[in-house]
Amino acid sequence: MSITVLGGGISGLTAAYYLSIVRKTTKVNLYEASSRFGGWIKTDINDKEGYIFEAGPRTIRPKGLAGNNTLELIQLLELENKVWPITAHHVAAKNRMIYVKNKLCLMPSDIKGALRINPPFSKPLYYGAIKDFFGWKSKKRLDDESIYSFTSRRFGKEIADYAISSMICGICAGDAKEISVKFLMKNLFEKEQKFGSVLRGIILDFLLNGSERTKSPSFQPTPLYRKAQIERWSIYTLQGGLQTLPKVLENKLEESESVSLNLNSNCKKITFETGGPAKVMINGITHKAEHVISSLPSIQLSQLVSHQHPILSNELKMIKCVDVAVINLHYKKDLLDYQGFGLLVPPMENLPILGIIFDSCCFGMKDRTVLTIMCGGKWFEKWFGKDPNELQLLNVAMENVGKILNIHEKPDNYKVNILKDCIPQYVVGHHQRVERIRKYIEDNKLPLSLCGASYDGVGVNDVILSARLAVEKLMPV
Ligand SMILES: Cc1cc2nc3c(=O)[nH]c(=O)nc-3n(C[C@H](O)[C@H](O)[C@H](O)COP(=O)(O)OP(=O)(O)OC[C@H]3O[C@@H](n4cnc5c(N)ncnc54)[C@H](O)[C@@H]3O)c2cc1C
Ligand SMILES: C=CC1=C(C)c2cc3[nH]c(cc4nc(cc5[nH]c(cc1n2)c(C)c5CCC(=O)O)C(CCC(=O)O)=C4C)c(C)c3C=C
Repeated sequence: MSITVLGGGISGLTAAYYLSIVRKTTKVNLYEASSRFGGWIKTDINDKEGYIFEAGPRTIRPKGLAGNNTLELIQLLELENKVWPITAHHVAAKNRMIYVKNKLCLMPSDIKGALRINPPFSKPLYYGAIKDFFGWKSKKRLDDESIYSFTSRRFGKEIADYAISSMICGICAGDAKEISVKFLMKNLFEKEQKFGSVLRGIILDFLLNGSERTKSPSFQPTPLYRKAQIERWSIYTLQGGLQTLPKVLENKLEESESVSLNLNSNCKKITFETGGPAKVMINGITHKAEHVISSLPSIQLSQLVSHQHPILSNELKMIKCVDVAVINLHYKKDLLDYQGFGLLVPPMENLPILGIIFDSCCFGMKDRTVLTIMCGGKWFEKWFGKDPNELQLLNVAMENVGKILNIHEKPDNYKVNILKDCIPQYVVGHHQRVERIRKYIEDNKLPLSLCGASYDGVGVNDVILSARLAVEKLMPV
């Protein structure tokens, strides 16, 4: 059997890796359009000065089924010794801030914090829980709604405006008023729809069914997951930056005889023939494959199938992405007055940045300051037009670092990356759309599987799990 994997980001690489271990006789061809593997995972290492700049993701959450799966992959790749955890008592796990009305406000991180008034909130957060517990659900049963509408309805407007809107900026650089509640709170939404309140739902569900974990027999915590639980890891990265993960996968795949890795290989078209192999056009040459696993952003895949499957193509095209500018700054001195993971700016503040990450604080660099400023997302064009230059973005970053963190010095090194269409927006109706896409593929018996950030979650954990599930469905273990 020969399988083509399209895309060499983390999900494409993991799909090829799982294929290579599930059935060694399967010939796997992976095609990546750019000149490097890793996709949005990209680390710039400054060996001389001993620091790194991350252009994309920097941390992974060691939680749940998907978190367990990534830790299992890390074990398979023998990368346990490279894991760099941030534990729950680390200042970067406890201190997460939002910037509201020209002030930095610490978000509550424990029960005690939820019991007192924390600016910018006018009431303690537990008021939100009371509102939900005694509140009634909307009379009409909803299929979906925005995460802003849901949290504002259940927990109050302040929670939606400050906590949830910022969180959505820090996960998909999007507008909480457009993003589906199912993106982050599918479970809570379903509990509310079933029991009339989130809290009542959690309590009743627990009394009736026990904890979530015991309900899922497929959840087998790996030794590294247990270690993460015992040591209370909040998040983790890898030594050498997150790019260590795709790099090690690339090395493993290069050693495998059944896998062929191809860079600078842009797929332009896929043609499916009834009962026959798929024809995949790469750099003008047609290659045959019995099955295609696409890890491409859906908008890219949509172009490849448009000539033959316009309905599928239109659905894929509707999953839009936004652009993010990432500006890394390095200073040779410790200039931070605040300790923590960083800060997020709620959209209602109407500032040109989405947030700042305090990398030097997260990763224990005491004698220097490394910051990452992220801008744009849903509001990219509003602030920067269609084609901003790097200097314009650098200036915006430095101005806001001055205003918010009172750092007015010039950095001794910086990097600006403009990430075009880098993060999909799971707007209201996304989950139904993905169901329709999968049904179309099944009904038309297309030898095509989907994985990657466009469908079932945008985090590194989610896309790695999506690759595993795509492979397991194709080759049951
Ligand atoms: C700024 C930013 C910060 C983030 N922070 C975090 C974080 O802290 N934690 C976390 O868990 N997640 C984070 N994420 C999300 C995470 O990085 C991504 O969702 C994940 O890397 C996506 O991986 P992927 O393989 O699905 O897609 P991609 O990385 O997009 O890979 C797809 C690959 O396909 C290639 N390709 C495209 N078209 C073609 C074609 N026609 N032919 C061949 N190849 C093609 C592309 O070049 C690319 O290499 C962040 C994302 C961004 C943008
Ligand atoms: C504090 C500042 C943060 C900024 C600015 C930020 C920007 C940003 N993040 C993403 C995408 C993801 N981030 C994820 C996790 C994550 N992000 C932050 C903070 C900032 N992000 C934290 C503290 C965390 C850890 C989350 C936790 O619960 O502990 C993830 C993964 C989410 C998951 O489900 O695991 C993604 C995806 C983008 C696109 C972005 C750009 C503005």
